[in-house]
Amino acid sequence: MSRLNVNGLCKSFNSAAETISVLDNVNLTMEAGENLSIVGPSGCGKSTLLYILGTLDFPTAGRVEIDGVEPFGLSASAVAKFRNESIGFIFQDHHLLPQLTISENVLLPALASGVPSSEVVARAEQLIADVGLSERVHHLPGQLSGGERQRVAVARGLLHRPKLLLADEPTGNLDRATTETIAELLFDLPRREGAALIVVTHSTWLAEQAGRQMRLENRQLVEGQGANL
Ligand SMILES: Nc1ncnc2c1ncn2[C@@H]1O[C@H](COP(=O)(O)OP(=O)(O)OP(=O)(O)O)[C@@H](O)[C@H]1O
Repeated sequence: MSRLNVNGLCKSFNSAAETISVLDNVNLTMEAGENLSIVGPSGCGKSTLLYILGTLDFPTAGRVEIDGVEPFGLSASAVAKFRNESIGFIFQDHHLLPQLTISENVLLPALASGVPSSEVVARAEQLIADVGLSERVHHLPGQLSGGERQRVAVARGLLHRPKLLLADEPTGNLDRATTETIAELLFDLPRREGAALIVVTHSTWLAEQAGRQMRLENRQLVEGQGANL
């Protein structure tokens, strides 16, 4: 069973004056442990695609199957549960809560459903160690650098062992050296755990680090490698 199956995905937005078609017949299959980068010009629909794959928005047409589940056929509460259990997100601006410690931020996906089990707490500790921040667990996000905050976001995105990890411009505000550190974690940790990772980025360098590279062009996904990006 593939980790992700997208068939004939379409998305358009309606306004009073017109209908804007953003995605038209997007097809994609990914296996466990695979990582994929998607590039494309501003406004071509990259974030829209990630939001749909993350079940935060819905397609106008087409079929999406994540780890054997068709999320858009589920009730709203079942989709929310599925999203929380099966999908991880990493955003450009990390979305950490400033008043919570690093440890609490990593545990945030678990706190939504009550007091985390000792197993989940141990998992958070391990992930914080994996991203090299064990000394900073009691610090607040404001006490960390941008790159360190993004490492926390990587750890948090992985807490629930997601089947699908979605990263939208994860190194957008970072310098090259920090981008390299984040890239190492981003492409290594999910692969070790069998998550399928999709990274949307404007950085050609980051895109080229992914095992598989695609471009969103004319509302469709096309395979591209190196210079063809
Ligand atoms: N809710 C919405 N209503 C109407 N149009 C929308 C909506 N959301 C996105 N769009 C349009 O869809 C298109 C794709 O937007 P999207 O944010 O997916 O692009 P992107 O490739 O991620 O861009 P960037 O690289 O600049 O972040 C844009 O033209 C945008 O204006």
